[in-house]
Amino acid sequence: MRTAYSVETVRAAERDLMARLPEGALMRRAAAGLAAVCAELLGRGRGRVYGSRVVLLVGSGDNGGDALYAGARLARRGAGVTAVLLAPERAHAAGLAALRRAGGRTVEITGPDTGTGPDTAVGTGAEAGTVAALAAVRRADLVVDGIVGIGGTGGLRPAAVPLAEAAERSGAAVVAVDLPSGVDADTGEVRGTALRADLTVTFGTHKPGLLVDPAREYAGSVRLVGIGLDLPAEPELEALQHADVARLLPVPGAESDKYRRGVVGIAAGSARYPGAAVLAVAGALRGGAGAVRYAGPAGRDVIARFPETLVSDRGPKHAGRVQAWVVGPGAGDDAGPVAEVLAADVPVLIDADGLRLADASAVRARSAPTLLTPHAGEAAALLGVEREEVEAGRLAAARELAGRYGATVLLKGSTTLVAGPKDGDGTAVRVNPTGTSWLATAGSGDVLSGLAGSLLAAGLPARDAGSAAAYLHGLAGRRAADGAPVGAHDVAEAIPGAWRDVLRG
Ligand SMILES: NC(=O)C1=CN([C@@H]2O[C@H](COP(=O)(O)OP(=O)(O)OC[C@H]3O[C@@H](n4cnc5c(N)ncnc54)[C@H](OP(=O)(O)O)[C@@H]3O)[C@@H](O)[C@H]2O)[C@@H](O)CC1
Ligand SMILES: [K+]
Repeated sequence: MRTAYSVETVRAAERDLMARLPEGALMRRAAAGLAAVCAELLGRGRGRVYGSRVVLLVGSGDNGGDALYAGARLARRGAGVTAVLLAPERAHAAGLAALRRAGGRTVEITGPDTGTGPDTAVGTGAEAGTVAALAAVRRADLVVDGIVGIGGTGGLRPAAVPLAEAAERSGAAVVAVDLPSGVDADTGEVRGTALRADLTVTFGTHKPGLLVDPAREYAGSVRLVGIGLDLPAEPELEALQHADVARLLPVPGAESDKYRRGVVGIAAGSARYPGAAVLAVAGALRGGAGAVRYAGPAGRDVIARFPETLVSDRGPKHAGRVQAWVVGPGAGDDAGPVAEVLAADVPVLIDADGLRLADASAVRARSAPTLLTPHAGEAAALLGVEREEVEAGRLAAARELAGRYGATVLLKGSTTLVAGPKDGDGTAVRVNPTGTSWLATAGSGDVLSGLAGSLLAAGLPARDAGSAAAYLHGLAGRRAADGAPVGAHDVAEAIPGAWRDVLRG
């Protein structure tokens, strides 16, 4: 399991640890880890650290301190290190001294935009500093972003923007210290310009922003350097890995029959959209339930494709016993099945049209679990905001919806998130690590809803069912696509292979 903790929790753990360690020990640990990763990158790119050109972008806090100490280590190994000081008067003093002792040089940038205060003179000196800094970045083999870390708010300040842009355009490897500067550590939001890193070296724990888009995209690959923080049991965010999903997946025993494995009901599709029914059933058949019942107007299409389905053209209420319902994919405007399903005392997954048709108070009143699976546009409609707002603040949107509906919410998209209600089966939001943009194809969500519904019928709690389904669905999408476009039915067919991968580790 990969976990992420909020800045507040990290700060508390840091205080506890600092009280037990000698002054500066924590930063030295962080800087040693950072320097080791930088040396590894330089070794890979240039063959050695000696003679390489390293530029440190240094802000006013400890994030800059980490960069300075790491720079000192690289300088001692023969790298030419230049520290660009964005807030010269406030740069970490001991780190700066260490860098200078190791032979590193500094370039100062001063001015009202740099965080050095409104009284600082702007003039040719500031311009000369910026020009020299930009030239150093363009020639660099490695740029280390120590502008700001968990103490940051908002995007990059104006003086840092050209440097971040130059770093991105240069051929240098860009390593962010703790977080790419300009992203929000707790939410993954990017409200302004942020630095784009090839790699982020983060300390003690992942921060939520490193796992959630849009910030995640700025971080590049992420390396975690342990510094001995003692963190609480329940993280803010968790990303399941193969072994975690393997523990969740239902595997039939000798005593299993179809009812013990679970029967999932699919109330989906319409005369206009029969394909949604077929795809939801396709997902459900690969999701571990013992049987799939289909209730709706597309039974003939379903049976033609999947003869093993139990089909009924009467409403869900008369369809027979199920352990979970999936309602909504391709449902059109018929609110009847949604209301019938919500009245059933079994777990219910609501997707697509069903989200619009479901009565929020009926969802809140349910005692059995409900799993809502909107994409950003559907979530925006439910929240009464613009789609862009949901995409910019996915974590907040998922939590808000879960709170409003008293339901578990699986928010699909560039980073799929699963957030439970307050009284749900765990408070950490699950973030899916297996997503791929090849999955952004029509019908892919229908397959996911069937798959997750099947896991609900097999007895998984809503948060587990949603996150295990997203995980398998992402893996299946990757397997099916293998670098080329795929249709939703290909994804459904790749689910058993993904399942085997997970169980075999
Ligand atoms: N926690 C741990 O366990 C460990 C933490 N360690 C390290 O310490 C880092 C946290 O250090 P920190 O607390 O000094 O804050 P940091 O991020 O350097 O910001 C400093 C100042 O920047 C400013 N500022 C704000 N927004 C800004 C922006 N957008 N652009 C530019 N400037 C901005 C703002 O000051 P202002 O200018 O607003 O007065 C703020 O106070 C952490 O990320 C990790 O690297 C490791 O060494 C060891 C273990
Ligand atoms: K940073």
